[in-house]
Amino acid sequence: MTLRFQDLKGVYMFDLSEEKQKLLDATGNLLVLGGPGSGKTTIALLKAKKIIESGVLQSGQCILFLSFARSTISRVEQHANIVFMKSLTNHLEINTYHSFAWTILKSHGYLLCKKQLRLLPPHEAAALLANYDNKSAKEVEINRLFEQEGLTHFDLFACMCAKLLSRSNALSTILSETYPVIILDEFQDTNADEWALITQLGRKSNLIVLADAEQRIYDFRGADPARITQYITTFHPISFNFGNENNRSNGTDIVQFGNDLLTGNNKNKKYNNVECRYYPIREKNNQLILLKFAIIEACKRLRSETPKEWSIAVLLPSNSLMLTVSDFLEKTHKLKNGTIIPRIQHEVAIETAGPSIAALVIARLMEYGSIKQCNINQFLIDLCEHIRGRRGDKPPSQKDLILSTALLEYTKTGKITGKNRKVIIDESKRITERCNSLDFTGEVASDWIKVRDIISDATTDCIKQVRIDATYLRLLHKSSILNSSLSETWRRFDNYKGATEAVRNALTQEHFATSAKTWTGVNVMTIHKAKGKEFDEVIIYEGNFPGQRFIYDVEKIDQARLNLRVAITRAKKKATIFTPEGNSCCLL
Ligand SMILES: Nc1ncnc2c1ncn2[C@@H]1O[C@H](COP(=O)(O)OP(=O)(O)OP(=O)(O)O)[C@@H](O)[C@H]1O
Repeated sequence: MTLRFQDLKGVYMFDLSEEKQKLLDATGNLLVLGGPGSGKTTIALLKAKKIIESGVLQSGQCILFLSFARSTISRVEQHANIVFMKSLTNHLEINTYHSFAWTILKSHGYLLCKKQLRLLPPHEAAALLANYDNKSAKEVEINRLFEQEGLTHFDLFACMCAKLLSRSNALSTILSETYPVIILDEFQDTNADEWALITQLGRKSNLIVLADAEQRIYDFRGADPARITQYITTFHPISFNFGNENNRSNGTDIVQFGNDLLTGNNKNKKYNNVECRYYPIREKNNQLILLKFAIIEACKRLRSETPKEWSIAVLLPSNSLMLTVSDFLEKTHKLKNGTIIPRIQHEVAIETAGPSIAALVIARLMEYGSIKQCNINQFLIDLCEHIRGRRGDKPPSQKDLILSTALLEYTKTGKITGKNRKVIIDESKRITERCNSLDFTGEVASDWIKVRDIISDATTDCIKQVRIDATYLRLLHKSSILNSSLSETWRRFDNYKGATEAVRNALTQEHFATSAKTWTGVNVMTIHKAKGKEFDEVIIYEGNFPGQRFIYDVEKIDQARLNLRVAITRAKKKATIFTPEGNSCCLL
């Protein structure tokens, strides 16, 4: 059976195998298994469409599609726009676990905690929890913050929501009446708390689980190989398996490479659409020029095939390498023979914690500077929040922790020891004095630059880092949201009073926005961020240095194998892997 859909961009044909047609007719709990690109997401949306079209849903009832990341959601939304007519989409809610759980906690959290609940955005949480390197001590503190102060950490969303549903039959009934069918995407990466929530949701709603055990890449946050079996034994679903059906990169050997990778059969085998390139490790970033050439080649290739809508993902193993690569692509290079290699315009999917806190540091200097009340203690407190929280979910290094503790101590006692720390205090004083003497005009961009330039003059690493992180706000496309929050405060008060809070709120809101992002052009991101997405071409670059390679720890080899498979199978047409010559990736 072939289904045909059309939107403004073109005509889409979906061939439905017998297994898929059976799934469309099945009822009750379902389990949909299949390799990368086998069409799990697509068939789930077609199933949702069929249910909606059958007219069984009443007004206010929805099919809920739950996924992990906002970026995945935007792809599912694009897909839904193809197969759904506009009039049907009000019966489909596509959401992240976080956003779904927070909505429930916001309205019913009072059943668990007497305090008014306040969301603890990841960067603030990281700063608050920086002293806890032990996992269980950290959990105790997260729970204390919730129970005593009403501060809700993202990690608590799923388990608190599960608790709410287990205690309140009424709430559980309301939810199942609102969402009689719930689709769970990327189920193999569900952690124990999410599973607890799903167990509650599945008591009264039908579940449609989409999974591929071999795409499990979130073991470090609690994904468990036993989860699919748990679902089977708890919910007795009808199972469907699309095996290695390949709709994403049909006609290529990309999925074959991914499957061979699992058994090691890829070694010494040639593939038409997966290429390994070996680069000599040279001084500085010189080997990055080879990567840049490869991206330019891919751009040319794709532009000649589909001038408007093409996409490339450059996938890196770490955030730091991602930023190095992004900086490199941003620059124009001149080769020894005089050839000019232009900058490559690209998008970067970077972690937001560092830039977000840097924005808060600058917003505070603008706020207090505009009323001549900048003071060193507040600056140091903000600086410490940046030092502690800038790595997001990862705790700060021991060195940073000790430094921030000493600086916070200074804000209470006025005492500090150590030459470097004294320089930080001197520079902080200078920064606050200079911000107090600035003439702010309300022209947000120029006021921002004035403050940022003052910070740029600092020589100490921790203050310089604020400046560096702020640079990435542009890459994160935060400029307009910052601009509007700051302009609004100036319009109301003729100064930036309240700007820090406005920026904080705006950034928190953004965290929940399901961005309608389309992944066109060149996109630089980590492998984990690429999950659930697809691109015409994928270029994977291993980097040189310890800690940046896919595999530098032999014990983690199985996880690296799954990561590499996920990365490769994001490609529709071609995948290229760059690995160092003489020290190449042992999976190749
Ligand atoms: N039956 C089909 N016929 C034609 N194209 C399809 C079909 N099903 C899916 N596709 C296309 O194949 C690509 C992959 O589909 P989809 O995202 O549904 O797969 P998936 O199994 O969810 O992938 P992954 O697990 O790798 O994220 C999409 O571009 C989709 O439009």
